[in-house]
Amino acid sequence: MDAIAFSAAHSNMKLLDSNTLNPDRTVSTSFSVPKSHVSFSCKSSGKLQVRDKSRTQGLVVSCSSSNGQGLQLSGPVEKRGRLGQAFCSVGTVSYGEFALESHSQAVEEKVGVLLLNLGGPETLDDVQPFLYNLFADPDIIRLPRLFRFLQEPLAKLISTFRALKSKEGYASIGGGSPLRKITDEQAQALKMALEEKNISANVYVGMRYWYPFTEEAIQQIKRDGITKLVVLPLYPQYSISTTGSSIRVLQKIFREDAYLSTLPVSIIKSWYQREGYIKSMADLIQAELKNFVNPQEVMIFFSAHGVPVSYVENAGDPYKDEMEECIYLIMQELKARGVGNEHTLAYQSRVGPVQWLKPYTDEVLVELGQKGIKSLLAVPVSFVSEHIETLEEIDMEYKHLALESGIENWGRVPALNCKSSFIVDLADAVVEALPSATALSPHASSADTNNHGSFRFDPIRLLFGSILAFILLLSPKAFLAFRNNFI
Ligand SMILES: C=CC1=C(C)c2cc3[nH]c(cc4nc(cc5[nH]c(cc1n2)c(C)c5CCC(=O)O)C(CCC(=O)O)=C4C)c(C)c3C=C
Ligand SMILES: [Fe+2]
Repeated sequence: MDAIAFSAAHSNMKLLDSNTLNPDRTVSTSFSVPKSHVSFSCKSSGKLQVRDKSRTQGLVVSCSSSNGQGLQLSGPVEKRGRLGQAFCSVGTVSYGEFALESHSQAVEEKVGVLLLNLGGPETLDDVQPFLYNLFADPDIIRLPRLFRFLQEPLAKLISTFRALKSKEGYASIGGGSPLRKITDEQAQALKMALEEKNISANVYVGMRYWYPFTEEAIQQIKRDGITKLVVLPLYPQYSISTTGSSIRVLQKIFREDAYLSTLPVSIIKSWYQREGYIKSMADLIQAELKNFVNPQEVMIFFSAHGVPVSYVENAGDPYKDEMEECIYLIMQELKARGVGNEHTLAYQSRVGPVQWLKPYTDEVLVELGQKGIKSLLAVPVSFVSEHIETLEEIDMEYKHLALESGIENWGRVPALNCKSSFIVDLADAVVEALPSATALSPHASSADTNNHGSFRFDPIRLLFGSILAFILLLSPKAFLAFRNNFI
């Protein structure tokens, strides 16, 4: 944002008192230092609109003050197609009831960035309760409305079974998930990258299924008196089961809270198409290809976390489309750099008895080995930190399977973690999102199309559900299906 260009374009401001609709009073003003927002103090209550008289840049800022304590004035400024914000400095101006005077940052803007992530168990004892939280999420196990009462007992059962297998996985990567540590480091790095861009922001981490929970992060945001919030899910592609689920939690909390319901918020729903992200992924792939003896013969194998097919086909989850477009963009970037390797995309980590997005990673690895592919570079693509599915599933299980299937040379691209070009791009995404922050309206629901009601604790339904779930599981056929699919 360039201050000097602004001052010329917006040197004429017209103040309109919307109560009296007298538009004739013009106040000369100039925009400078486009650092934060325009702020005034106002001795009276009422509504005020400030318009750019010249309209050359489409500036419309509006404000209101109901208590006469202070009048905060802010609004988006279109400039060269990008949204920016302006800081307005004027002398004291009297206008009708209002006495306006400029105050440098009289109402201090406090920017917050909330990073949303999945969360992971930090110890082996956390595994079952973490899994319980995950399976109790109606965006993860989507039951028909009639069977919603089974959600919690089912979550208890599935988490107990699944924990047997998951604990082994977490034990093999050091006894817990590295997700909290890496996400905290990303938050710190993002804060610093924003400071480099002259934006002082508090960066918070809100996990969906483990500590620090999203709810805790939001309480901290309230305590800190944040006045503008950017929500940045650490999932490049949108899925109902990830970003959608976290946004649903946010919306519920924001709806029920007087302060939060008026807090300007900007949600970045997905960002897989950002140039900085695509280039950072291409950098990592290019660097890793160099470790092979014959880099050009290596098959680039994108492995994405799967979702059940019904999410895409019945609930309209854009995840598959976004994933495919993401891979296309990364490959285009590599081609532009002269890297023309073969590539393929498959989906990993399926859980439970339903159909998941195909092709499945494990099946494709075997097929590629049988077809005579000798060198393969695995690229985890749905997540930006190392986690159990990169460190255990890809590095151990899939590598073993690939080598067994005839693939001789195996490599794996590291997760982005705190790669600086990636963090700088996230900071740019935050800067770009700031001007469009608006209060979350109660009806502005996320793109998830499932309309689950909130689960109220009801001991009778819970008991009935548990009995039904146990009966189901006690039938030998159901038990076998269950064991085969979750363990
Ligand atoms: C974009 C990424 C992810 C999608 C989409 C996703 C959907 C999804 N996941 C499960 C079930 C489980 N996921 C588990 C762990 C896990 N999932 C993701 C990412 C996505 N999940 C990550 C990064 C992690 C690892 C967290 C960590 O501890 O490092 C687990 C637990 C691990 C295990 O037992 O395998 C389960 C279970 C479903 C059902 C689903 C979509 C419906
Ligand atoms: Fe998952």
